[in-house]
Amino acid sequence: MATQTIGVIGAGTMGSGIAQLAAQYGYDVVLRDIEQDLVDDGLERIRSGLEAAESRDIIPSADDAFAHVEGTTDIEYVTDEASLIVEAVPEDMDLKKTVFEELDAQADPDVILGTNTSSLSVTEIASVTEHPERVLGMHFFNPPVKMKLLELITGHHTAEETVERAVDFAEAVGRDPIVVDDYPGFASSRLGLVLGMEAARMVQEGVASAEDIDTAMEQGYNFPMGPLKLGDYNGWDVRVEVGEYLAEELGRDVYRPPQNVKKMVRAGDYGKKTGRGFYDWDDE
Ligand SMILES: NC(=O)c1ccc[n+]([C@@H]2O[C@H](COP(=O)([O-])OP(=O)(O)OC[C@H]3O[C@@H](n4cnc5c(N)ncnc54)[C@H](O)[C@@H]3O)[C@@H](O)[C@H]2O)c1
Repeated sequence: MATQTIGVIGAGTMGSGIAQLAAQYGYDVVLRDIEQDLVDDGLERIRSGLEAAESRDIIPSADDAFAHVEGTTDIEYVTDEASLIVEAVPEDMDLKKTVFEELDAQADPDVILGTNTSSLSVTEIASVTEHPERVLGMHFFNPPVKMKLLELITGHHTAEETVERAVDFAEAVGRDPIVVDDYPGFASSRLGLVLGMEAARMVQEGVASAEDIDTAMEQGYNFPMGPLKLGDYNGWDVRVEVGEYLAEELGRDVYRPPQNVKKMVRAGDYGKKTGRGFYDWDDE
């Protein structure tokens, strides 16, 4: 079955970004959140994202692309319309299981169900469904329209055909897919978190400033962005949660957040989104 309509569950940062990406590449999109004002906020983000894309000549017409996006609070409308559904609700296992139970009960068995989880077990999310063979991880990066990587994660029961259809979709929306086994941290966070936590530990030990550690990795190792700046971008609140989770799951202390990071997060300094992390973002 060719994928024509993409369903997106959750109209937040990632959900609206994934919806915008699909719309930019000509798909019909149905976006669902739990309340109408959240749906409207998501639609507004998509509209302004599409307008920015038009102004940079990435798409010919924001209005035309936006005409393909619908918002709803009705999950059944999504399962009726879409042949591929990407879930992007908050990173909470119980919530994701509830959503997948609902999606699985209502969608035809040939509808693909992807989760945008950045760390949770895809196998466990799929365990609540009758058709785990059509469930996989579809880990987009933020912002989905700019970040090329799409990490596709195969759960214990994910079928080959599910992966093939997800790869086709990834390529159709201009992403670079990689296929990864369902294992804590997948292929991205498992390495990325080590660097981020170790760099923070180096600041704590007084080895060098955050700026100089980032410069070392940018200039010496050719990283486009140093690990501390990247952590500020992604939010240390989320990094701490993922780090603790990986430390438990993989049994390695290298993922544990050091005290300076914990203190920063306890003080509400998560990085760019709160205006301060290892860097001061107030003027940005
Ligand atoms: N933000 C990032 O940088 C990033 C990057 C990669 C992956 N992720 C993952 O993407 C997922 C979403 O993250 P986010 O940053 O977009 O979160 P967010 O908080 O911005 O958005 C989540 C949205 O889901 C909605 N929601 C909650 N329950 C719902 C339900 N039952 N049905 C429909 N909508 C529901 C919320 O109202 C909210 O609007 C998480 O699993 C996160 O780990 C996030």
